[in-house]
Amino acid sequence: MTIDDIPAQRDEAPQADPGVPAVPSAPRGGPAEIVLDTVTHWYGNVVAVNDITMTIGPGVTGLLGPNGAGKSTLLHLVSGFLSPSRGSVTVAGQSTWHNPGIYKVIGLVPERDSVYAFLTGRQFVAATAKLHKLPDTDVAVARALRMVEMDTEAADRRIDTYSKGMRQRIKVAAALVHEPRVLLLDEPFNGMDPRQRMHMMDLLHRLGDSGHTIVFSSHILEEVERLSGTVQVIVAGRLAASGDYRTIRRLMTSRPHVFQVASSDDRALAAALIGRESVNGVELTPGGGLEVRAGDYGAFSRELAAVARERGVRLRTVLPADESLESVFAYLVAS
Ligand SMILES: Nc1ncnc2c1ncn2[C@@H]1O[C@H](COP(=O)(O)OP(=O)(O)OP(=O)(O)O)[C@@H](O)[C@H]1O
Repeated sequence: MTIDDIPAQRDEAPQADPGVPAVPSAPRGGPAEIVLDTVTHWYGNVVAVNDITMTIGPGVTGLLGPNGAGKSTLLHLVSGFLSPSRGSVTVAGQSTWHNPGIYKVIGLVPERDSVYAFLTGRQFVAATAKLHKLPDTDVAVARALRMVEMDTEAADRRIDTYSKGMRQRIKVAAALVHEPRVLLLDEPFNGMDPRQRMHMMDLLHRLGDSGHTIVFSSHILEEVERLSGTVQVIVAGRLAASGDYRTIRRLMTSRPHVFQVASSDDRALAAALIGRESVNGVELTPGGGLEVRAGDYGAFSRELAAVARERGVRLRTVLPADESLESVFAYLVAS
């Protein structure tokens, strides 16, 4: 059993304090934009980010990409931890590199557990508040803990007793303690159970809705789909696609697909399918069934049902054969 398995820690009811707002109504200083202009970053001869231009405004934006795509490098460039090898990065109109003043505007939740496990959650958040030289540390810490619903007795327990979800939440509280206009989160849902995910999604939604600029990275399409208004797809250091999740979903489903189909009469079905517009190729597979290459997911799904009905063939299974996220990304990069 690991510390993550202790249920009691997840079910603590927050002690609401009506005097402390859960989320500020609007970011102080107004909304902030992140602007990347032809940004490239290389480590030695590895090009991690390659000529990316994008603007990210208030609301929740998901950076979607497979492992090694360059998402962390991009977030570190936006945070001012790395210098662009080429191009420029600005947040709220200011360059982020060599600009300590930018930390008033930005909060970063790194992927690694960069927490001091021997501190209590409250002490950890207070230490961050002190680094920011906030005038009233206690008020700021109470507000941040309330935002992540950690204003419970858990706040006064050592971080090494926390579940993964609680550790993530305390990292978010520390990143929010100075009320930044921009919050960057690197893979915030990694290792969280569904309840913890919902909780974090709700928090990010509330922050985005109140005018903050929230950017999170993920390699899981469903997380991005459920959370973000805008999706930026990064593959092999490049911006492969961008738009709202419906646009991205459409790009993914209108690409060529391979299906495994089994039916009551595979030969008759194959003969009928080959004449259809949405079908690029049909092969009888040695163990039985068909492999169908379709040009368009939606059109093929409709035609398959119609053809089967016309020929009196019963469909037993229809499975997409190449649905891995990697193949989707590969398609987006090639297109
Ligand atoms: N410090 C470094 N030195 C050399 N290469 C690096 C360094 N950090 C990252 N890379 C390389 O840069 C590329 C992009 O890595 P990055 O960590 O930004 O991607 P990512 O999308 O965040 O992936 P992951 O989710 O796996 O962290 C990868 O090829 C990675 O191996």
